[in-house]
Amino acid sequence: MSQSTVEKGVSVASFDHIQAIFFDLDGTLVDSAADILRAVNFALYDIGVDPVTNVQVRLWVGRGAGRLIQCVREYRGIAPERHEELLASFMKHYQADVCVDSTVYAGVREFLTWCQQHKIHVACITNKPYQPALKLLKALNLLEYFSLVLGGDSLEHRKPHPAPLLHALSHYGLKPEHALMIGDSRNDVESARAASIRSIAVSYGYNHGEPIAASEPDLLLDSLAELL
Ligand SMILES: O=C(O)COP(=O)(O)O
Ligand SMILES: [Mg+2]
Repeated sequence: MSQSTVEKGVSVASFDHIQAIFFDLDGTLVDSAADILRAVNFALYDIGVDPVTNVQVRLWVGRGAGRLIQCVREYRGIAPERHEELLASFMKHYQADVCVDSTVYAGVREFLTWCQQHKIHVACITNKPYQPALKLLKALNLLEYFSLVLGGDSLEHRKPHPAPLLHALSHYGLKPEHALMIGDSRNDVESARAASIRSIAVSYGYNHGEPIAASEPDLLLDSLAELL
């Protein structure tokens, strides 16, 4: 870790104790909005409703597929009774083409390699459902870096609840001070805080259109390459 990282608020001493890093997926590792958008719009097309835009989808991603579809429904005035049908249709379309336009953000692969070289456990803790999360990581050749993947439907609770992070801590047999959460949205920062884990936020992600600094992560970065 560089000196500038220390000055921005995370001491080298504390990084020395980091044995596991928990990564968010959408908006942190992968820019996945275009593929999510296509699946949403196919699902809308199937029921004869007008499409939504990339800008809108980027506001709605990050709280799991159910919340995404709820936002789409509310925006397009689709009755709550059609929720399950629309969600299932979105999931079908998304699973079919999870990685056509999705790309890995700059610095991500390099930082994951650095973690591997330094024998740091790496987990992916996303609110995206587990199956498409796994498929996306695989398609982008990222899956090999992760010893644990938790999706939004893997446990009873998802971020911002601390449960997935606490589950990962116990998976590795670690205390909160030995781990770090890296994400793009307030859900990531809040779940880390609730689990007493320090957080790093990236500025380039989605975060519902709000500046992530307002969530007060321990450190804010423009690229994971800054950690190298
Ligand atoms: O809401 C989603 O599907 C994605 O969520 P993530 O940012 O936790 O990966
Ligand atoms: Mg995210």
